[in-house]
Amino acid sequence: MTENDNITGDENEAGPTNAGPTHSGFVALIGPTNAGKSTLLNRLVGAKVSIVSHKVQTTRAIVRGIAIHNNAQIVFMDTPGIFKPRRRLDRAMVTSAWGGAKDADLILLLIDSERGIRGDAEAILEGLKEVHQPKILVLNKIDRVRHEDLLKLTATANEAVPFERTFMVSATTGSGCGDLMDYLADKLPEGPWYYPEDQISDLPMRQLAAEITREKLFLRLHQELPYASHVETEKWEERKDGSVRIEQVIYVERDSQKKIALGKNGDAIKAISTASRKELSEILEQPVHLFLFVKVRENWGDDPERFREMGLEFPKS
Ligand SMILES: Nc1nc2c(ncn2[C@@H]2O[C@H](COP(=O)(O)OP(=O)(O)OP(=O)(O)O)[C@@H](O)[C@H]2O)c(=O)[nH]1
Repeated sequence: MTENDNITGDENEAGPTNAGPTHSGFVALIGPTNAGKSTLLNRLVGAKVSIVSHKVQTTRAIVRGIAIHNNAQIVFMDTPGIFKPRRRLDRAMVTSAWGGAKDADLILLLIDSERGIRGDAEAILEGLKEVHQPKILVLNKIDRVRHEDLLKLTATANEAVPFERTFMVSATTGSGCGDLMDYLADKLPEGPWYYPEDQISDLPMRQLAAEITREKLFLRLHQELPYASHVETEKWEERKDGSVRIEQVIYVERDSQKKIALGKNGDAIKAISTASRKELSEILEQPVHLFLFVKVRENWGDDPERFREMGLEFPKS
């Protein structure tokens, strides 16, 4: 696999399963941050295409994950969580999420059932009134709540916006996900598939590699640092011995953050690098030599070039 290849997987190696017409289409996953959109996407695609962490705002740009179910190719768009934006990057993420919704054939609103409908979830329901595609409500994390609470949530959400259907799922256990896939496969319009059968994401490998390191950074470091950082893959060199040398830069905003990213005696960066290298070797199925560099770039959050790298539009103000 090379740096510009898209991710393929065994999950999608089968073609259409019967002689009937094929279906295909785009399904946007929207919801508040931390609702479990990336976890659900990975579950439905059957492989890791979007990074997950318990911290909010992990997903920054739209990640497409492609699943084949029955005779349908379902292209999921995992959008950044929708929340009240403060920084320029926040605004770009929220704009990108709504843009993704407007480009889709179907919209899945994912709600964290444990958290319920308040704050950002209420604002999204309000925003959905302006969106005209068919909408489906997905109550996630049902492994954490009582059935009667789910019925109350269903009623509240449907009072605000008429949903075509409501599904109750756990992205973690997979409960309810099969029914959701059956429904989507049937509901998407008839038409040819958009992507080759074995493709499971449209994210180039060098970008996924940066995302994997960013996930390890999120998991390892606390407080504000993950939000003030950004990872880019700078070099990708296939070596004759079958291994690959990858160089990545972690951009932070201040010197003090660089110290945190490096950790005492370089402990933090070593742990991040080891975890990322391990996962990349598994995905690429080849040995990986990973080199991480931490650079201070004060205003990366206002630099149009960084936004382009992330696949986000640069908001003018
Ligand atoms: N118990 C439980 N936890 C879940 C479930 N789905 C997701 N989670 C957890 O919820 C947290 C957030 O999951 P993500 O998939 O990163 O959420 P997200 O909506 O993509 O978040 P953003 O990137 O902030 O928009 C993680 O700690 C997940 O492990 C579920 O069905 N049950």
